[in-house]
Amino acid sequence: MSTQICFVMIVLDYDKRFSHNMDDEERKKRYKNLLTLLENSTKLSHAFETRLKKCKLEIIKADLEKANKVDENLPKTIENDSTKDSNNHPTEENEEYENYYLKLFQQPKLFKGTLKDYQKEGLLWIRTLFENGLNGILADDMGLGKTIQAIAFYCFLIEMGIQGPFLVIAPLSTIPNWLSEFSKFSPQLSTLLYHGSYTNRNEIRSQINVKHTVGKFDYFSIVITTYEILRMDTKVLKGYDWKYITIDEGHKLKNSLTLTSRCLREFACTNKLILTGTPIQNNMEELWTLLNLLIPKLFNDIKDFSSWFLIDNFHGTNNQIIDIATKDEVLNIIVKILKPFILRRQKMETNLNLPPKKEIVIYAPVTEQQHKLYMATLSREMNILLNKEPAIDVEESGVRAKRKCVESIERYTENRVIRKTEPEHKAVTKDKIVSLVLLNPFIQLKKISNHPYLVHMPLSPGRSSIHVDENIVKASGKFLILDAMLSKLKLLGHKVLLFSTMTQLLDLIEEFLIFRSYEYARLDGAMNIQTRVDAINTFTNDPNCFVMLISTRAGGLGLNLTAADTVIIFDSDWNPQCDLQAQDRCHRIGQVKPVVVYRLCTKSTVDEKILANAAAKRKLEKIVIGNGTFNRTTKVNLSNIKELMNLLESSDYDKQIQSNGFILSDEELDSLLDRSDMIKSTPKTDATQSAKHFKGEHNILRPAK
Ligand SMILES: Nc1ncnc2c1ncn2[C@@H]1O[C@H](COP(=O)(O)OP(=O)(O)OP(=O)(O)O)[C@@H](O)[C@H]1O
Repeated sequence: MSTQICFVMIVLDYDKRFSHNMDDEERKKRYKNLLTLLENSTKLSHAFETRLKKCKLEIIKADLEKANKVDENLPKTIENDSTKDSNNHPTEENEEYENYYLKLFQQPKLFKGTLKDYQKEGLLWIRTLFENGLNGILADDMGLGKTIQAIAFYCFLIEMGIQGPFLVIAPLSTIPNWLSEFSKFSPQLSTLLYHGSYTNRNEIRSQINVKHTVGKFDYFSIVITTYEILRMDTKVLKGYDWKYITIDEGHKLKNSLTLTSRCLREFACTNKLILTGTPIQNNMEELWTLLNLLIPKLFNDIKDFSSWFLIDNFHGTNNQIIDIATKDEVLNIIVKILKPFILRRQKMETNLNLPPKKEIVIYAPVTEQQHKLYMATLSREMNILLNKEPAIDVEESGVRAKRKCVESIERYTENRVIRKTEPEHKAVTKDKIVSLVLLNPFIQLKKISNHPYLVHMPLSPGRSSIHVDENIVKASGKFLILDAMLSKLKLLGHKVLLFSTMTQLLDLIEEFLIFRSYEYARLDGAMNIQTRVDAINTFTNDPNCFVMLISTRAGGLGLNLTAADTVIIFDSDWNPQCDLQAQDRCHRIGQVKPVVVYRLCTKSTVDEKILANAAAKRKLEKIVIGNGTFNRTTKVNLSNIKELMNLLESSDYDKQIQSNGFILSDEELDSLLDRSDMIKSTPKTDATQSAKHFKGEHNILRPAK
C-alpha cells in the first residue's frame, strides 16, 4: 500500500473521531494541509537520504581505491536513479560523477578545522535544504558542534560566491563562544559584533556593508548580535538584505507572540537556520513556532498543528499517554512530516567516544530550622514566620544571629514568577532580616528547602551583611551534603560546575565558598560579556579555581566548560531542558574525563514535586524526539506500543541516593563519589574519522553475493 493511500485511510479514520470539533470546510482544509505536508516532506527526506548515501558510497570507494583494493562487486550506484538528474547534477555516466559526490562531502576550504563525519553530514543537510529554498532546525545534542556546522556553512556560502551580508543571532551568554569559534575555525573570515551602546551600534552599522576579500571571494562581515539588540534595532536591521540568518538557541523563541519571533518575521531573508539542542521544551506549540518562522508556507496554521497533535498533557500514566499517542497514528505522521526539517544526532550515535556521564539524585535531609519554617509556611503561622518566636531563631541551633540580607527578594531571583511577586512581609531588625513571599507560598517553600537563610537571614552585628559561620552549613540539609562532597571532590582533584536557579542562593553559596576558602568563579545574568569571558577563562585556566557558580537560566546555554568533570545541580529548574542544557556544559567535545552530575533534592518538600514535574515534562520530548527520531539512520515507528513504553519508562537518572542522617558516613560519601565503574568503560578519546565511519553501513549497502 502506498504511503499516500495508507495516509488517506488514517485521515478518514481521524476524520470520524474528531469531526465533532470542526465544521466540514475547516476539517477538509486541515486534512488537505496535512496531506500536502506529508507529500512534500517525504520527497525532501528522500532527496537528502539519496544524496547522503551516494556521498558515503563514493567515499568508501575512494578509500578502498586508495588502499588499492577496489572491490569489483561494489555497485556503481545504490539507488536505481535514472542517468538524468533534474537538478542538472552530473549523472553516474558522467566522468565527474564520482568527484561530484566526493566533493559534496568535502568541507569548505575556508574552514580551518576537521569536521567530524556526522558534522559533514549536517553540512550536507543544511546545504540540501538551502538548495531547495528551505530552512531547518539543527537540533543535535548539546556539545556536538552545531556552532561549527553553522560556521562551516557560512564558509561554504562564501566559497559559492554568496557575499552576504550574513547574520547570527544568539543569547548574550553564547556570544563569546561564537566569536572564539569563528576566529578558531575560520580565522580568515571577518566577523562583526553588533552590540554595545546606541552610539557604538551606530558606528558598527557603518561597517556592515563594507566588503572584504578572502582568496578570490568578496563578502561582507558576518554580523553577530544578541536577541536583545535584535529587538531594540529591528527597524534598522530589517533594512539589510541578509542572505542567511542563523538563530542560536532557537528554543528561546518559545511562542510566535514573543517580541523576538515577531521581529524576526519582519526580516525579508528567507534563508534561516535554527540551532537548538532542546527543540521541545514544554509543548509542541513551541516546535511549531520554530517551523512557522522557518517554513511559513508549510507550517502556517497553529490550529492545524494542535488539532493533529493531541498529546501535550503528559501528567497521565504512561498507558494513557500511549493510548493517545498511538491513536490514529497521528504521532507517526507528524514525525514523518517534520523529519526533513529537523536534524538531531545524539551523542551516543556519533563516533566521538565521549567519556561516560552519569546522573545521581541525592536526597538531602531537612534540618530542624527548615522543618519549622516549612510547616509554619504551610499553616501560615505568622508569628513563627516573622521570627517573633525564639524557638526558630537561628540562635537556637547555636548560631549567633548577626547579619543582614541586604537586598530584597525580587532582585535576587531570575524566575519570572517570583520576580512578579512582591514579598508580602519583610522585616529588618537589628540582627536579622525576614523576607516572606506569602502571596506565593510555593516559592517560599522552595527557598526554605534550599536554605532557611533565604527567608531568615542573620546579620553581622552593626553591619549590613550576612553573618557567616558553621551555621550556614548546619541550617540546610543541602549545604550539609554540599560541604561534605566539596571537601572530597577537591581532594580528588575534580572541578565543579554548580548551578542554581536563584541568584540569591548563589550569593549564599558564594559566602559559603569564601568561608571554606575555596576559589571560585561566577557567571550570572547581571554580568556583561567581558566579565563572563574573564570568569570562563579563570575557571578554565586556573587550576586552583575549583568551583564555577552559574545561574541555570543565564549561564546554562552554549558555554564550553570542559575543565569541569562534575556538575552539581543545587536546585532543579521547572523546565527540565534547562537542567539538561546546564549539565551538557562539560559533557561535550573536549571532555576527556567521565562526568558525574549530582542533583540535590530535599526530601519530602516541594523539591520532590519539581523533580516529578520535570519527569512528566520530559515524556513529550522522549516520545517525539527520543531514540533517534530525527537522525538519518534510525527508522522509528512511533505507533509501536512497546517502543513507546520503553521510551517513557527510561529513567532520567542512573542512581538515587538518600542520606540516612545529617552527616554522610565515609562509606556513603565514597560510594557517592566513586567513578571506578565509569573509568573502566571510558572509551579512547581519539575518535576514528574518515570513511571508516561508514564501513558498517557499507556492508549493508552491498548486494548479497
Ligand atoms: N570538528 C571539531 N573539531 C574540533 N573541535 C570541535 C569540533 N566540533 C566541535 N568542537 C568543539 O566542541 C565543543 C562543542 O561545540 P559547540 O559549542 O559548537 O556545540 P553545540 O552543539 O553548539 O552545543 P550547545 O548546544 O551546548 O550550544 C566546542 O568547544 C567546539 O570547539
